[in-house]
Amino acid sequence: MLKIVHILFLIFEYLGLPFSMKKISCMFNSLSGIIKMMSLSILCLNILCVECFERILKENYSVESPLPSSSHEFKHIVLRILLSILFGVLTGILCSLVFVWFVRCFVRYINRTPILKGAVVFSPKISPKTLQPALANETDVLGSSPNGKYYKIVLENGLNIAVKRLEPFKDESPSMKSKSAKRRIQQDLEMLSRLRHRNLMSLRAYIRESNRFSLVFDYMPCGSLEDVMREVWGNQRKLSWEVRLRIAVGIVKGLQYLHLSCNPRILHCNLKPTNVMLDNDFEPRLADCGLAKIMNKFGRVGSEYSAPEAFQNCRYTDKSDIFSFGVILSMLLTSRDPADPFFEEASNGGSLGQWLRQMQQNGESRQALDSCMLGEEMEEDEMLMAVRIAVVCVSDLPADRPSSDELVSMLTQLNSF
Ligand SMILES: Nc1ncnc2c1ncn2[C@@H]1O[C@H](COP(=O)(O)OP(=O)(O)OP(=O)(O)O)[C@@H](O)[C@H]1O
Repeated sequence: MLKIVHILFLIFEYLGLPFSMKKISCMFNSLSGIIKMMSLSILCLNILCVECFERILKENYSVESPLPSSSHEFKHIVLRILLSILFGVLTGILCSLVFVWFVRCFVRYINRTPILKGAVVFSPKISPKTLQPALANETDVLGSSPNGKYYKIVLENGLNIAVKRLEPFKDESPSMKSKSAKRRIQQDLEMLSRLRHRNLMSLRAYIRESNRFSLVFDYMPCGSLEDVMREVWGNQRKLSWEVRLRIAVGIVKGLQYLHLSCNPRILHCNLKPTNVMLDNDFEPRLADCGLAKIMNKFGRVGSEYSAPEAFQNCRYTDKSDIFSFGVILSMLLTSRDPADPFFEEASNGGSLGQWLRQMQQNGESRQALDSCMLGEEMEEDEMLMAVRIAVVCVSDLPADRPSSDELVSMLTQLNSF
């Protein structure tokens, strides 16, 4: 049987099918050796068992009730046959179980994701040959964090890409360095590359080097929400309520897709303005979706946008993403930086969310809004309603926060309240 399979694989190789013949033949040789050894030992065990049982029964039989020799011989043969059938059946079951186990291992071995070296490209616009050498020109740093750096790179065909070079695994536990961990990361990245939504950044390619991964995304000339808000804080840019609401609705639609349409569902785990890219029409696209979890960095560093349960107890749910969204919505409404030391010093709370809640409870929501957006009565009503939504999103208890689905309908129907 094994020889037949061996010949089949030789034919596969001759036909150019994607099997590594060396690996397979090596595996089959060891597999056949193991099966042969096992069959031999089971056969010996079988014979030994039959002999032992026979001897024990013979001894008891001869002591207690001696019988005439012809009937004794007949019973002896019957006993032998019965014992042989019994042990034959047992051996058959045992061998089938072992065989099934080997087949399962074999199927798993064949199906496992190969550890890939070099670039894995999901976009027809990027050629693997030009991508790897382009990575050497990493001079234009877009952003930097303890997790890695973002670079802007121009490919030979003139295409601009943003490459996130994740930090090497050197400080990680041995489990992160292992082949299975890298294989798991590869599988997760391939799953991320399949995400398609207008409010998500698509992963265009990834490159696995010996001790790190680099991820390739489209370059967004407008940068992130953080970049735009810095201009607002520096009075270099004005952002209307209409644009801010579009950004908020887009973020929530991205979350709704991740939380409810993906299978398995994906939690962003690191939602903040630096991870919200904006296109020319200020349509937001979420970046680094689920990356913190994939890279095992989740919950390690808390930011102003992290839900209390996430950085205190490392308990992350979809409602933790909603909390982060609540802080972003608060920022959009008030044009205040959540990292402003003012909030820590304020007697009524230690965060933008708590400050906004306090203002709302005191009936001072209007004073909390960015004065640049005030003027139109209808818009003001929408903003005051949005303050309520932001406050409920930053509730301390996850159960009190709305789901992304509920938020989409709340925000899209703001003007009908
Ligand atoms: N695709 C992109 N196009 C243009 N600029 C980008 C792109 N991706 C990231 N950036 C820039 O990089 C910045 C974010 O850098 P980075 O992700 O390293 O910081 P971070 O979000 O604080 O880190 P981390 O996500 O690891 O916590 C953004 O604010 C933006 O300016």
